[in-house]
Amino acid sequence: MSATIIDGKAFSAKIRGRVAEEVAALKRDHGLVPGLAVVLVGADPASEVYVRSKGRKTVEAGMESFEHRLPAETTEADLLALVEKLNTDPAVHGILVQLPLPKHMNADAVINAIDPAKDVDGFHISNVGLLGTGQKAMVPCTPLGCLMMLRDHLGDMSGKEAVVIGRSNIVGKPMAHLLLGESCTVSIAHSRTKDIEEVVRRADIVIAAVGRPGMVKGAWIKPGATVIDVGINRIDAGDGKTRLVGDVDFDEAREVAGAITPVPGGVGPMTIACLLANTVTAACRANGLPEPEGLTV
Ligand SMILES: Nc1nc2c(c(=O)[nH]1)N[C@@H](CN(C=O)c1ccc(C(=O)N[C@@H](CCC(=O)O)C(=O)O)cc1)CN2
Ligand SMILES: [Mg+2]
Repeated sequence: MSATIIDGKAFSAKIRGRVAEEVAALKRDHGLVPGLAVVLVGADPASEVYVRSKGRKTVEAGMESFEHRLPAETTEADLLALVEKLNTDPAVHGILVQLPLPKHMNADAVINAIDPAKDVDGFHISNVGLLGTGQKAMVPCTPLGCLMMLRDHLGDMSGKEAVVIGRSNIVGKPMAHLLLGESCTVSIAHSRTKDIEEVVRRADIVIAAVGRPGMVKGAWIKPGATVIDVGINRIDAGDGKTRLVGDVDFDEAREVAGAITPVPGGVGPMTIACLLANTVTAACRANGLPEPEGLTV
């Protein structure tokens, strides 16, 4: 059996199209233009690429993009002052501080300084608490993208066994809460999990988010399972070049799984589409307008 490939690139383009329609309607009916501010501190090459892509896709969807690029030596106080300015700017509905931040900064303090209503990354402690208690939150973009793909592919997930491999605040933990919200039976596996292969082999849904290239082997996968690979690992391709691989051994797993996301072209593009979706949701909430359907949970 060879798995269905879940095409995140095509699906993310569909979501971005939906976002653009909603933005056009907000402009037409309410004179409202959603605005997203992205803050990049320093010059990490991967972050540069992501921030550029976020700005371009924000504009393509008809929204306003505000890019703030600060030098790596920026003090935390100066970054907090910028966040405070964006918090009170009525043209800004979403604020995102690109991670990782330089080592001298306390990322938690910076994230928790963002107005939770504008926290389109869903990383603020208030949004974490809302999601964890099943209340309306801003949902982190990568797990939201994974959930959208799962809903699209599987429909009802009630009663299914789901395993999240990885316990990060950005992906693993929020993903587990989202799957609980779908009435899955959820396990979180991590570096200290005993018999991890056995835990994964029970799962109808596998979310791999550990940051270890090819760690999840084909033999770990239950036949027919749906596999979502969040890993984005750049490895040596042997010819002086590098290539991107996920946390799942794709060639092995595709022979066993029922469906699988590729890397690249799976979860990654959904992250940015969900960021745009969250910005529209934030703009609607800030203006007391109904939230567009299908853009959040
Ligand atoms: N504030 C945030 N920082 C970071 C986040 C985040 O959600 N919020 N996530 C990652 C980086 N990221 C977005 O910021 C991101 C990563 C990867 C992709 C993507 O589309 N990947 C492509 C491959 C791209 C390539 O060739 O390098 C894919 O998987 O197909 C989008 C966004 C950390 N920081
Ligand atoms: Mg992400």
